[in-house]
Amino acid sequence: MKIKTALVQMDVVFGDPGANRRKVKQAVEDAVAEKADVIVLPEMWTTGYDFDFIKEELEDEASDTILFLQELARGHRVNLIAGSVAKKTEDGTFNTLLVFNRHGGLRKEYSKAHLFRLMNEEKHLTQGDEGGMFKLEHGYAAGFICYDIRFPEWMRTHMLHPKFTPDVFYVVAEWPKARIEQWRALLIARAIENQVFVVACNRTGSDPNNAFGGHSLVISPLGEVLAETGEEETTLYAEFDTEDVQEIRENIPVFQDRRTDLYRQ
Ligand SMILES: O=C(O)CCC(=O)C(=O)O
Repeated sequence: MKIKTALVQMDVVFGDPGANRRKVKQAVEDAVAEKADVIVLPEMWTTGYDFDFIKEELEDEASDTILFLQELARGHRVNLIAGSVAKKTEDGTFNTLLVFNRHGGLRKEYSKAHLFRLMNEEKHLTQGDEGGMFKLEHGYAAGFICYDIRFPEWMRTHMLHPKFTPDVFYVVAEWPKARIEQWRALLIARAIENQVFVVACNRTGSDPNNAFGGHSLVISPLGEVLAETGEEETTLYAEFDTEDVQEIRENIPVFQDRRTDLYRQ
């Protein structure tokens, strides 16, 4: 199925969910005017990594954001890979990716499995224990958050599901500018080795501790960069056909040729 994706590469206002929601509303309206089928937001876009805000003021912020996103998705009849938000639960505060279909249905919540020690994430947040697989109208896909892309075994695990095979990996991130070449290389490798489209939305701008690198990307299962931004605050558009994965997987059948007898599980 052909889909048009819109990746909202925004500069997140630190600790100000209201200001960030206003930005997202405008970006979604603009992307809908461009006839996007799937709109992708970056990681932690409501608060950024403002751990003081997250500890002291977060409260039910995630529920307000969920209602806001449901209305946007339903009102504009558009699918949202709605980035991730800090979400407080009785088991801890998680960095949670939210996915909505065109009817406003919350189709997936995936909490970041690999917390990033270099930014003290594990001191403030709780790691998720479940996978990122979900289904939208274009078929199966999986969602990942930033540091997750350094763990090929985690992404490969999603390809080995006994019943469902994703055709697209969506990645949402606050990836620093200092390591942006690693971001590109890791994403291209994950696309080639798993024979999937990779749609990766990073934030731009800076917070008190880091400058972020933008360079949101859409990559084909052959590792071709179909679209890429620079560092500016913008929305990146790309169209592709999820059915293209079939021929690529038939040509080079890596999943048939795996030597599970040689690998450590
Ligand atoms: O792995 C990296 O270099 C960046 C990861 C990161 O910034 C994050 O997970 O928030």
